[in-house]
Amino acid sequence: MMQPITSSQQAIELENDYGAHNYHPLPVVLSRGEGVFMWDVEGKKYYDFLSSYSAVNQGHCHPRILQTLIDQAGTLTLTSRAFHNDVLGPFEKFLTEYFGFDKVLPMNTGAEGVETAIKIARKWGYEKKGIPENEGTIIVAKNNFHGRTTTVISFSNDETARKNFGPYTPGFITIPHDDIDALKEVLNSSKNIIGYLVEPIQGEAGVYVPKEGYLKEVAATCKEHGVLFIADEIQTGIARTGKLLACDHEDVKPDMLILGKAISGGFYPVSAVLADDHIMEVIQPGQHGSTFGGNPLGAKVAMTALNVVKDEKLAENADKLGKLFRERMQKLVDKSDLVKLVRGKGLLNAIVINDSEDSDTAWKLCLALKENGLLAKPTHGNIIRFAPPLVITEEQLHDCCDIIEKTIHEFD
Ligand SMILES: Cc1ncc(COP(=O)(O)O)c(CNc2cccc(C(=O)O)c2)c1O
Repeated sequence: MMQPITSSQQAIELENDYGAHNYHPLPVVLSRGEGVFMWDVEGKKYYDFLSSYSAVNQGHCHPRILQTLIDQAGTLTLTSRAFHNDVLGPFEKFLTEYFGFDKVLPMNTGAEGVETAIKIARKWGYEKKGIPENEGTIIVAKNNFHGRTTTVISFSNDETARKNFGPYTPGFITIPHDDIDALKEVLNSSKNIIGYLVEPIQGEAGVYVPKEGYLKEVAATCKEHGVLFIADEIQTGIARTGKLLACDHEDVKPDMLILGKAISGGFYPVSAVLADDHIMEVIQPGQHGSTFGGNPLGAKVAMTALNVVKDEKLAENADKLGKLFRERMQKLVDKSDLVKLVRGKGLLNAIVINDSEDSDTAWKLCLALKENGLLAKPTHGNIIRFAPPLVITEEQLHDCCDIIEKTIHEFD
């Protein structure tokens, strides 16, 4: 029987006593969520300005997605892929038509989606491109974040994420993000390149938006060299940046698209790798899969979550309110010595604090924001990401900007 939680401190102590210490959360204990709001155990109300790292784009406990979860949970939750079921096929049709690809391979977490894409790309490299087996290389961007599995951290340059987890998976080359010449240089000087795995906007690194045209040049350069453009849109996808996908801002279609997080509206882990037939057909029965991958419960939830994105015009809202947010923050930058700059796309934004990377100013600011009713967390050092659920209204966004300005002035 679960021990009833009557105070935040009690919950934190239980986590400390019985849980691995693999996170350093802000000292707040949430117990309820609705739309853009969450409440802590003591009943204090907060604006959620992180959206669980862009997994709750549709807002907390969206009623339509909740109803789908309830209905399917009482019908059929899991069959495994040993048998067919009456949801997977319709889900695969829905998803491939929604994003414009021939095929989808459904998985669960984002990292699983990235691992799946790496496996498919490698197999394509050997069986379709004729790269000698085990000699394929995938290009990745410096300061990438693609998850926490052993292969994925093998090509991370974040020492905290990779130290003492070796030996590392070989077969990756790192280039600077947003540097098309670096990509061309590697492609012109290296053999056996399979593809380029990249976040269109680097989220965890600190919301780095590449120069206009970068994605179009990546797509053209990959096509010219016959390598795969693999877009990890786990954080930037599902309307977060003001378009359905960040790639849509430049009208480019990657060869492989990796999705996760808000594809299921924060209700259930669902991820997916989409590609056209000539790539996906390298995967044959028994070569990849997952117990829960594509299960009926997650599939139904994801279809409703994606319908909500379109029905509620979340991309349009993110585009409009994102511009408004950056305008308000720019005024703050102009007035405050503490805030160096604001950057972002849609409702994926960040401010850079005018202090050294190893200072705790950003952390202290987030503690003060919490006291003032807004939850956000630094990504790295002196960068604070601001990413509210995309259902936020203009009035609520102004309210949040007021809170951020008030809090910054408390520090100025
Ligand atoms: C671009 C990108 N790719 C892959 C992943 C991995 O997804 P999963 O976490 O579902 O395996 C992410 C995840 N993004 C992310 C951002 C911040 C914290 C954490 C965390 O592991 O606590 C994860 C991501 O932002």
